[in-house]
Amino acid sequence: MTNAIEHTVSDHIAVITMNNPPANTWTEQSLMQLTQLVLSLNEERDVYALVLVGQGEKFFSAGADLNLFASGDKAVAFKMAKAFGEAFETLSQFRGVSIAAINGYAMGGGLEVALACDIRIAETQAKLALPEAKVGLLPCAGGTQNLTALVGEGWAKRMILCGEQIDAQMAEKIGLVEQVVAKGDALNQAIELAKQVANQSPSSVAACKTLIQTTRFQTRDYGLAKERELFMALFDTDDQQEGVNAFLEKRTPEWKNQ
Ligand SMILES: C/C=C/C(=O)SCCNC(=O)CCNC(=O)[C@H](O)C(C)(C)COP(=O)(O)OP(=O)(O)OC[C@H]1O[C@@H](n2cnc3c(N)ncnc32)[C@H](O)[C@@H]1OP(=O)(O)O
Repeated sequence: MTNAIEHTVSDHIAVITMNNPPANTWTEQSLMQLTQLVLSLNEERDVYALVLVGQGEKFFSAGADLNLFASGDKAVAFKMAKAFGEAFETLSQFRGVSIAAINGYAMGGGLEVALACDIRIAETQAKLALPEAKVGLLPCAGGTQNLTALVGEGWAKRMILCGEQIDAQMAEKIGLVEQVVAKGDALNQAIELAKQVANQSPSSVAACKTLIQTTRFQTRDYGLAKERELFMALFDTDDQQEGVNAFLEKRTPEWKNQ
């Protein structure tokens, strides 16, 4: 079985490469590989951040492999929708921080995987779109929800209903990516940011991510109460003691992720 999802781990950072030439498209198999990989990284207590990048210079990912939908087979559609949902939800629930290094076209499910990440860095030549309606489909991998949450209804409608493809500069302007970098620099910049994550307490980062992601659709009072609850829970971790004491002792903390 070929592996369309490759990864390396170094210095607490996993680099995941989508490698399915020519356009790093998604198949049921590659989506399942991503799910399994992120689940296993979640178990690795010393992986604090992951970076996702596309193999080659042209494509981050062009989304679902359209060959799979040519016959109109509903069973295939069901399997793909399920695999997309599982993979990208698993990614969005990764315990550490996920960064998409958008090094080329990010189209359809290729943009949706970036939307499932916490942070997006795009190279200047990257192009982003959710063009599913152009081919009689719709974004079923979180696009309608995650893009709207990130950029608001107006731009989400321009991109999804009008099929507008935008460049990296416009993506930054509307808040779809947080940083634009030179061609060839996305992976390095993403790794630099991931290193900053790795300097922070992984227990704190995980709790903060939970707060930001899970209280968004609750009331403000619920969110504030949850903040206090998870703040108190940190005092059951070694990392809380280590962080404060390392500061007071003027040394670098050694995190345990527990
Ligand atoms: C829930 C999720 C649903 C989805 O994700 S639906 C899919 C959404 N994605 C798309 O609709 C993007 C489709 N691709 C394109 O529109 C174009 O590509 C680009 C604009 C991104 C780039 O255009 P250009 O520079 O002309 O390259 P090229 O010749 O079209 O692509 C190179 C090779 O890659 C194949 N390819 C590209 N995207 C897909 C795809 N999504 N599924 C299957 N193959 C794809 C092409 O066919 C071609 O292949 P060959 O060299 O053999 O002719």
